[in-house]
Amino acid sequence: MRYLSTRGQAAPRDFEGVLLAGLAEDGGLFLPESWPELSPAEWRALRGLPYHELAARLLRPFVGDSLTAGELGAMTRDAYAGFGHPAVVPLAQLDTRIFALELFHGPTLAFKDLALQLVGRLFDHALARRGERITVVGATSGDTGSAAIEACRDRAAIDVVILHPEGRTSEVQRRQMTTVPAANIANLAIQGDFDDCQDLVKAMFADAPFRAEMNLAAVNSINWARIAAQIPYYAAAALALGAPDRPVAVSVPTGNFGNVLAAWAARRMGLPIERFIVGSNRNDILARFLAANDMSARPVDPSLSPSMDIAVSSNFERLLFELLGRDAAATADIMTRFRAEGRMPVPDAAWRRATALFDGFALDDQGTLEEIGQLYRECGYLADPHTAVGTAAARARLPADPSLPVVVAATAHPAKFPDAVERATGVRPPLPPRMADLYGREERFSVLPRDLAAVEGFVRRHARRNAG
Ligand SMILES: Cc1ncc(COP(=O)(O)O)c(C=O)c1O
Ligand SMILES: N[C@@H](CCOP(=O)(O)O)C(=O)O
Repeated sequence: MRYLSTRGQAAPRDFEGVLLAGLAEDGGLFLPESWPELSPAEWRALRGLPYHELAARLLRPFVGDSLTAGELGAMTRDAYAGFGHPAVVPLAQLDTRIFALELFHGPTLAFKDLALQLVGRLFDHALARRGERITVVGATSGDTGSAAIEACRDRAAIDVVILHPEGRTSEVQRRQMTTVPAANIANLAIQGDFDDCQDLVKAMFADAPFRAEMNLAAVNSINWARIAAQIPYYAAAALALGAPDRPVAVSVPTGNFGNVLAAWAARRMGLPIERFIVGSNRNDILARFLAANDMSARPVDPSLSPSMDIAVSSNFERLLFELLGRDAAATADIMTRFRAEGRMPVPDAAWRRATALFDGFALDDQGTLEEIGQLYRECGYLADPHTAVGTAAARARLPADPSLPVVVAATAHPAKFPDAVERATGVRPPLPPRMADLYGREERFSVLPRDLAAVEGFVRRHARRNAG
């Protein structure tokens, strides 16, 4: 399997090349040259497999020759062995048609663990084989950071610097990142918002000498391996609900568009997902796009679902490339204009193709609190604010076909956002016992302005200290 950049100017490469490159050199994102497809019989044969086996089977075509089937199978087994639920990604039924796909049973209590526990192991394998070391730079609005840190801590060949927006994550999220006593991990609180952090990360990748000097790698969903490893849980849910003989819809609380893109990739592989509901908080660029082809960036507004406080969704570029019939020149042109003008000129035909499958819904903080409260009162279910955006979106945009179940991505554990959950329900969800002392642990992080030279200097010093 080879991978191409959405902007057409970077050299194609194999899975391992894409894993280590992260962002393509032309600023684009990698996608497989062609989509592997399973027949209905092949999907049926996957029903009932343990999650780690399902993941290995579905990832096999993406990985190609970079790993043997045995290596991949051992890696997925190991990656999910420590999850806190035997099903790894259990489904909870919330009403006759709406199901929560719980993606928060991993070590850091958010869906990022499903991909990053595997990506950490993929890094180890590739680096040992090549005898290389990498510097991971990542931007987080709260959850990617701790999942990446947990996946890469204490590795001799990996240094990690995670940028989070100062004061804009929940306290639990911040402490999960800043209290890890591993020499290869560093945290930066950037005086800005998540988009500033993401821009700084992309700017480091665009600085070719720095990128080469540091051998930069990515843990954000700009890295194709992240998206690939998020596909199997949609398959697990759909198969459990009767796919491929019964289609489903998904509702995904969305920020950087990586998670819903993984669901769309599952559809490209032949899984019958008929509708994609994109939930946003008041940072509603995607809802505005889907309602009226208005993809215009606005300043980020802090909300009760901080992980989705994102103005520009990186992975939309991957969908755009597909909507444009894989026209890389057109994709590059539109992305350049978006960067310069703050408004993405998506051709009407491409927008119509998007709306044929995707629906958007935005919910403000008051609506989020009401949804958390209602879920608790009516189903006894404690949802975190991001999941609540997803369930509210599922209800508001419930597909007309009454036989279609809706799978809501339950993306974080409620204990990561105890203040909002307590406000809505009166119940303060406790952290798991292994994290019970989180508030007593010492924090380590530096604060920097959103200044590329300052951030690159910090990354260089961190990497040199660990290498030497
Ligand atoms: C808890 C939670 N929900 C939803 C999202 C949005 O997911 P995505 O960025 O893949 O759209 C994030 C951040 O990625 C998150 O951490
Ligand atoms: N919500 C994310 C933001 C980064 O998204 P990613 O999927 O591109 O890593 C977070 O929690 O950090």
